[in-house]
Amino acid sequence: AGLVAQQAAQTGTGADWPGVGGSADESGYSQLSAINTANIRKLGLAWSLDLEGEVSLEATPLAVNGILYFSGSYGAVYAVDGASGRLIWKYDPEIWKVNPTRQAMGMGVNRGVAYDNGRIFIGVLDGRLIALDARTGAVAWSVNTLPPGTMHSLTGAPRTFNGKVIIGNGGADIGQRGFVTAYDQKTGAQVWRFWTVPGSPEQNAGDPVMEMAAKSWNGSYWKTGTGGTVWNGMTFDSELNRIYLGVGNAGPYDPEKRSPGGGDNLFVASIVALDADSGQYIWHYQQNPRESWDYKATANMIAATVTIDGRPRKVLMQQPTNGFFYVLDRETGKLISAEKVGKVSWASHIDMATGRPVETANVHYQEGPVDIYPSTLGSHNWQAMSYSPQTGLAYIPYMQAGARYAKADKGFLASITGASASFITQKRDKDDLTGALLAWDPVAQKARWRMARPHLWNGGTLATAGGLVFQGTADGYVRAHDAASGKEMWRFNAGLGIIGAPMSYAIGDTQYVSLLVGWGGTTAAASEILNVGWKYGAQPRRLLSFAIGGKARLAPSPPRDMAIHALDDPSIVLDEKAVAAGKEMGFICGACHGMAFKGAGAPGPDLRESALSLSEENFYQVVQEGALAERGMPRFPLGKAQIHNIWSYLRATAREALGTRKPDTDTATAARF
Ligand SMILES: O=C(O)c1cc(C(=O)O)c2c(n1)C(=O)C(=O)c1cc(C(=O)O)[nH]c1-2
Repeated sequence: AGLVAQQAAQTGTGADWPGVGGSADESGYSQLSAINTANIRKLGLAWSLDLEGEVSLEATPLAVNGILYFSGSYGAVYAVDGASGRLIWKYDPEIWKVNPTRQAMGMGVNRGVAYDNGRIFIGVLDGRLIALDARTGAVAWSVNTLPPGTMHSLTGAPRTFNGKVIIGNGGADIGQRGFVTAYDQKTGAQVWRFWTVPGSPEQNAGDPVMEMAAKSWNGSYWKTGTGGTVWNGMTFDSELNRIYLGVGNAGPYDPEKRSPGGGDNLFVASIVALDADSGQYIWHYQQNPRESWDYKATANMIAATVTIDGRPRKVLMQQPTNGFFYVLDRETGKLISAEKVGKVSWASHIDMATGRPVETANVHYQEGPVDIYPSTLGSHNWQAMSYSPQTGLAYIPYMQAGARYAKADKGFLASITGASASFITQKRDKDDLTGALLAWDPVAQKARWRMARPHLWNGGTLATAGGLVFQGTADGYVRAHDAASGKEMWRFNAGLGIIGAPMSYAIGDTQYVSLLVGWGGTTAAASEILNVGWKYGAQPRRLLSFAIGGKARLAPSPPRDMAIHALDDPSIVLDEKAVAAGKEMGFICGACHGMAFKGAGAPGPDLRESALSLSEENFYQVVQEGALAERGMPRFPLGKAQIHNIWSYLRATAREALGTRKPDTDTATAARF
């Protein structure tokens, strides 16, 4: 083994990157220092791999013995030679064929794979958890993780520990009840399951944890919806043998519609600690009692030991969407500190005696619409923060945006969420609708430095022992900063916006930094604030790997383009009744193609620019018959009249973009979930 690999072996992780968050602590920290502040200027592209047919790339690759493993959209898994970039194998779970009715869930995204004992584990949108042979990509086993009849999705990366593999799911926004399940790595047999919110009284009976949680819910919540899905953050604590769950928001959003008259609604928007072997509850900390804003504790949670008041403390750190940075004692779950990292208006502070937030007036929009920061997207979403034990700082991909929240009943979307949440698109201060890379001191609970990012929705971060922080940004660059000062020391034009976090690995003496380039996410519905000008299909999706002295060249990508190249057939006579009816249903398309068909470049194309959609017949074949299902466009079994309405609305929005039709100023349907 080379010097770098030996060094790495001494410090535990290093040459390998065994999980999406690096080591089990989810710190996103690499022990490697061959790439450092002294030689970063010589960092260059070692190799790249174009990923044909991919859209949103959210995963952080794993590295095991020089081989990179990662997921693409729709649960495809790749194994790539870390030295050369050669594709070794690719596995496609073929959701469109196996479970076509579930293809529409979760917008095709996937946040990565897990590794252990020669196997790669992938969670698939339709609820399958699949074990693959790491050498060949052959299926070892496949289990359905969802009970029959639910509407969950599955987009998160599994985690491995103690011979087990654990996975959660998504769907809180449509009221699905959250849970996680641990399976035996060898056989796929279920070891334990933990529900994050109570079910019906019959289901809770005899389960003391669910009986306790049920006391914090009112009404027939098991019928109206609960939420609390674990769709992203899970951390295995190898010191204490625990699993920490980052539990999602409630659904419906309006608390009066799911738990009338009050109740904290455990364990929504909470961190829950479980015994890793039995799945037994140990403690919980709820960040948002009676959650009402799509706030979720789903961001990554970093287990670390830090010195507080001269004493080493075993802590768990998280910066969830609600805008506070939380430091918990991971032995007890007790709050050590919590401070605002940016613009936060829903609470004045967290009361240290009770651990509960002190909320501002009308914050549950009980007395009418109210503007609140952060928005549903949060001040920090799933894009992982990292933590460097060298600097003692956490590196957060921060976002600043607010939303107007109100009770709502009308329209299909509001009938599910019980509320509307529309982004505040007017800048109220210079940082609104922008991002930042924030270096946060978790002990002092304050920012040490802040690098402004012009756009929201940047990638997660990597911190290294070389004194560097790496991040890919919405504007299409991979950037390296001095971890201590924040100074940008290097950047590379990747030709497309980046949302996935970088990682680092070593082969022999060579250290690499690698990441996926694939603008997207479940973000199209927020296209009014997240459109950066990338076009679906125009810029290649890629895996890039960098090393000192790397000399590879990247074929240039078409540049960003904010113009809308809408197409129209002037001979089409629009039926205005159909246009109005289509608008009511347009949210179905909006989740991927953008609300009011204003695309964000991913995960679906801007249909106003689609030549195929000029023809109602072609549109029908795609929507109703699934003509493009294999390429990721799910089949929607709607009637001919409904499809006619949606198509008419699409044609109207194209004409609005061309200026040949009066713009529609009624944005009531512009809600996001
Ligand atoms: O409530 C849920 O279950 C759930 C699931 C997911 C998901 O599975 O990706 C997201 C969200 N919520 C969510 O609120 C959110 O902002 C979000 C962003 C993304 C993404 O991958 O870009 N997923 C999700």
